[in-house]
Amino acid sequence: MRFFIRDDAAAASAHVANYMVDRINHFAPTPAHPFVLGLPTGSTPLGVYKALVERYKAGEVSFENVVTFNMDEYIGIPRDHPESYHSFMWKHFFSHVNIHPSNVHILDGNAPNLEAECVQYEAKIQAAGGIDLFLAGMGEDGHIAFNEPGSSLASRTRVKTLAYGTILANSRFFNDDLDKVPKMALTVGVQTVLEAREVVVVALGARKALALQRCVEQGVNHMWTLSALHLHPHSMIVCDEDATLELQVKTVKYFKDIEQVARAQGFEQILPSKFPIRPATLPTTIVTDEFPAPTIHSPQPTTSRLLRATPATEYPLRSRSPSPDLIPRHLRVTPDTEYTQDTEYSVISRSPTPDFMPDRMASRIGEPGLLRRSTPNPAQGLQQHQRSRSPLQNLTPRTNIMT
Ligand SMILES: N[C@@H]1[C@@H](O)[C@H](O)[C@@H](COP(=O)(O)O)O[C@@H]1O
Repeated sequence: MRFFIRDDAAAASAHVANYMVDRINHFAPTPAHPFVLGLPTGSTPLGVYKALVERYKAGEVSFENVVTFNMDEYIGIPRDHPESYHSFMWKHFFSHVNIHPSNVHILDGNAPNLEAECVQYEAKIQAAGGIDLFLAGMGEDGHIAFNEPGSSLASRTRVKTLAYGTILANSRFFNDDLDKVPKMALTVGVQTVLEAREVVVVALGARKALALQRCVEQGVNHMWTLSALHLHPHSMIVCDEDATLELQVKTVKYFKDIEQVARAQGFEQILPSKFPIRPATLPTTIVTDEFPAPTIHSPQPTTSRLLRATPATEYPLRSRSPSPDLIPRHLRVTPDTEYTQDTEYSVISRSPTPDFMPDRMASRIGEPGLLRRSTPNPAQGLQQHQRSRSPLQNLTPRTNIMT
């Protein structure tokens, strides 16, 4: 993770805007090969949007061939509500640059089928070629997008209930009236963000200091979901001095030193010319196996290999009626019988969702007699036990479903 500390919010925002302009220009997007940008809302990115608009007006960057996907949107407030993320984005950014409205994607928090909306959003991201650069802010509780503490690090775009702290923090946009703050939102998942080719986070002000400390100095932790960025090969955090208040002096010094050394070597951050860009010839859908072999400059995101999450709507179901052949005769039940804690689960080895299986230690233990040390030599007891097992028992693989 690269980490840049700037004196104040304006300098941090300018740093990020410069970086984004470099990345877009280096990519040289065309209509057939657009640059795909993931975008956040909140007060934090306002300075970045302002700087990007200025750079656009100065003729230094164009959004003509940029496609955008916003991170999240509230559920249940009209799209034209002044605090909807649709309104926010058009007010602060889109209306001031030359982006094509058809290239703008924001989740619809009023969609008739919210789950379908989420699944389609992921499909649209893939169809666009995946996100080249995801810009993000951070909640006071360390959330990224609306992935509140405890969110699965393998999560994808889905419906999310907001944490009380987030409702409280966002009430400042709703006249400090908690009742007016939406309690639910649609959000990209942690895994959706991790699959971007690059993630750039801005953290400003003392109220982000604790979350920043947890995310920078501590390990990957589902209670501070932005910390999942440690799993990303190209993530960057840019903060101001105030946001470093909870960091160790040693940490601040370490990252400042690294930046100085890098600058002395002739570069400040990874040079755009060295940075991997998505080849124009790639298929429109992302199939990671078809990407070129990973290199030091374009590693495969580890997470896309480690975490293969399914869309929120595709929960594999536990079979209610495993093949009777797998179940010893004395344990067989009728096909419609729901299994209870007393059922011998160890013989049902085909469940795709062991997480939801009730478990008792007793169910992991074989014959009760095995536990009784009838002999001072347990190994010998085990051999005796195995010899005494019926042929059916020997054929039936025993599965420790909760391990
Ligand atoms: N969903 C958004 C986040 O994407 C954003 O990072 C966070 C921080 O907001 P702010 O920048 O105003 O502190 O607010 C909301 O919760």
